Formats: sequence, structure tokens, C-alpha cells
Amino acid sequence: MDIAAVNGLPYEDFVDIFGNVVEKCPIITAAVWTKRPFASLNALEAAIHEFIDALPQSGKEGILRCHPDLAGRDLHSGTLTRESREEQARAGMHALGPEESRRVARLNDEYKQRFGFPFVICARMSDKASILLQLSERCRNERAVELARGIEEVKKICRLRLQGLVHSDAPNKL
Ligand SMILES: NC(=O)N[C@H]1NC(=O)NC1=O
Repeated sequence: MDIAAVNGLPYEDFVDIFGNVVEKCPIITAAVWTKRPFASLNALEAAIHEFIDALPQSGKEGILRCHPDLAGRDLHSGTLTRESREEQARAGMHALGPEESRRVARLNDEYKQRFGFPFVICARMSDKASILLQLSERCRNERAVELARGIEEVKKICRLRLQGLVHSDAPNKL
């Protein structure tokens, strides 16, 4: 799909295709449709960032709260979004041993108790060992640091999802 095709999409199709680039936040996609035409994939990404950055703190926290826990309830009950399922599987989150599972569940709970939103990390840019390490280390951060860090991770996830939706191998393509 080239950028002209993206710019030509009616909002229903635009939201159908790009609605989950930020997990369970299709309102962001629906809002940035207004900003067409986009000069490039980067411009679309920048419009998403601009929307997120303009949100009050409660809105940013809300975005984080739309994310499923890593190796959490949704993974175990099979209710993850397709994107999240693939990302978590790639990082080995679907195949934790019993000891690792208990540790992740305990740390996820501790993190949520402390901050009021879930631990978010771009799983595709990490691996199991690094995720476990960061989960335990980031539990000790200040709340404002974790809010900013979580939003940075959301943007990384968004970038990879956007790239996955388009062909990146041809010039002038998204
Ligand atoms: N909690 C959390 O980080 N969730 C996610 N990370 C990721 O890469 N995909 C997710 O759903």
C-alpha cells in the first residue's frame, strides 16, 4: 500500500486497517485521519505521537491501561489481540515455565499496585530475559518516570505495527 492509497482511504477502512496500532485505542487512529494527507509513514506516525503527547496525564495512563499484561490473563484465556499475541509469542511469553510464570505474575501485580497502570514494554524489541529484568527494575522507578517510559514503549510498538501493515521494501511506499 503506498501513501497515496492510505490517504485515499475512507475513515471506516482507515480505522479497520490501522485501528490497533496503539493497542485497543482506535480513537487515536480515528482522530488522526483528520490530519490527511500524510507525506509518508513517518508523517502518519508523527500525527499519532502528536495526539498522544497532547493528552492529559489521565489520557496517557488510559493508553497504558488498554495494554494487556505480558503473560497475563488475556494470554492464558486466549483473548489477546492478534498483534499482541504475536508480539508476546515472539518474546517467548507464551512459553514460560511455572516458576517464571509465578514471578512475572507477582511482578506485574506489584507494578500495577505501585503505579495504577500495567508494565508496558515493546516485546518485539526485547526477549524473555530482558523483559524479566526490566520488569523487576522498573518497579522501583518513580511514577512519572514510568508513565513517560511506558508511553515511549507504546510508540515503539506502534512503529513496528505500522511497518508491519505496509510494504517497506519499495521506494515511495509507506
Ligand atoms: N504489557 C505490554 O507490554 N504489552 C505489550 N507489549 C507488546 O509488545 N505488545 C503488548 O501487548
